[in-house]
Amino acid sequence: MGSVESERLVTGWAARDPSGFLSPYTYTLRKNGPEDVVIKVLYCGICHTDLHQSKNHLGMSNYPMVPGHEVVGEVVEVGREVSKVRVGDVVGAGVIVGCCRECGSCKANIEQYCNKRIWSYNDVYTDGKPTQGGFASAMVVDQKFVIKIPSALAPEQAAPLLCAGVTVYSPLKHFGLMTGGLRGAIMGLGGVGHMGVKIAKAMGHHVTVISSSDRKRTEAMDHLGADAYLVSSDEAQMAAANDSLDYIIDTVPVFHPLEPYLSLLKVNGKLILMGVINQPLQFVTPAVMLGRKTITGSFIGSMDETLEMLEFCEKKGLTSMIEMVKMEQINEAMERLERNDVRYRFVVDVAGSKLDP
Ligand SMILES: NC(=O)C1=CN([C@@H]2O[C@H](COP(=O)(O)OP(=O)(O)OC[C@H]3O[C@@H](n4cnc5c(N)ncnc54)[C@H](OP(=O)(O)O)[C@@H]3O)[C@@H](O)[C@H]2O)C=CC1
Ligand SMILES: O=C/C=C/c1ccc(O)c(O)c1
Ligand SMILES: [Zn+2]
Ligand SMILES: [Zn+2]
Repeated sequence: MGSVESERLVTGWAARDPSGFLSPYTYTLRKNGPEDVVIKVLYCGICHTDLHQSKNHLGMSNYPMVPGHEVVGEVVEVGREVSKVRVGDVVGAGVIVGCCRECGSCKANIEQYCNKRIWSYNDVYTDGKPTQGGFASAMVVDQKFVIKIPSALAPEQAAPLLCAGVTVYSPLKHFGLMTGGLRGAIMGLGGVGHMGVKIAKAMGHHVTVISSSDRKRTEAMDHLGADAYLVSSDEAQMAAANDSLDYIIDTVPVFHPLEPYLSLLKVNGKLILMGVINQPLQFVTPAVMLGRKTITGSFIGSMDETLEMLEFCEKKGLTSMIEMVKMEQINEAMERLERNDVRYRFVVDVAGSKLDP
């Protein structure tokens, strides 16, 4: 690595067009300033959002794009005003790498809702340089958006917590759903969903998995600790679960009707939408009125919540269930993610991969 203020040449794996195919791409990191941390990337999880973005599912992708926002790395250099971490620390970075620090959301420490948020990739930094993510040898991140990984958590296990973990922890906390004894459901047992089961179970909830098939039943019940398993297309199973749930965390990444799931909620129940779906979802008003039900959404979590969630996982001994891949296998991993063939998060061994062409 070079010294402060010099431009560092790095190699990442970038999508060049909406095929989403990733290949080596060399670029310079932005110049690091006094509040910046230079991170050598060790591991990076593959979130379904990386697939959405690399394939332009949202119609706002800019190429070349180096995805990856579940980043764990080693600090190799810090600016002179950095106090949060030190060289050699194992740290994490996630979806957001900048915010305005002045708006209501920033002042309330929910900076993920800042309208001037800067995304870790597919965005432009304050210096005008495109942001690039964690499928790369290194990143420069403002210390506000860097978090120290507790020593009890294995770095590769911690990577999925930086998006998937906090994405379920944040709404459970915000909507007052951390108390024991609640009956919740996780819909879509993928990267976010499997952390949902683990975190909700650790909060003492009765957890139902609502899945599109029967294929994950044994794993969900025996390995993840779910209490019940519902196949969404099974009308008898769905009818038997009517009016039984305090909340549903819906992580399905494609269009789906909401009414069958609203029926599962008790009075005052909450349907919390997580999936990024670029198509209108419909429901008829009595489906929410006749039970004062809430349809809401939630976006990742704040840095404060991320730290709290990591400490929660450390305290409860929670880990993610991962499948490690080398960067050379990333296109195959993306294809498998798209066809719902991952248990439950791919993590790229970035430092252990050959990144250069
Ligand atoms: N709101 C936020 O802050 C965040 C949102 N996201 C979004 O949440 C969604 C889920 O992300 P993630 O958990 O990483 O995704 P995964 O692909 O890992 O999991 C999604 C799950 O949804 C179910 N599913 C149902 N239909 C489909 C389908 N046609 N294709 C694929 N999966 C299907 C599957 O579960 P099963 O087999 O049980 O049916 C699958 O495992 C994405 O849209 C992602 O962009 C991700 C992180 C943060
Ligand atoms: O994986 C994290 C990002 C989630 C996300 C949520 C909403 C949205 O519009 C996005 O573009 C990404
Ligand atoms: Zn994500
Ligand atoms: Zn702001």
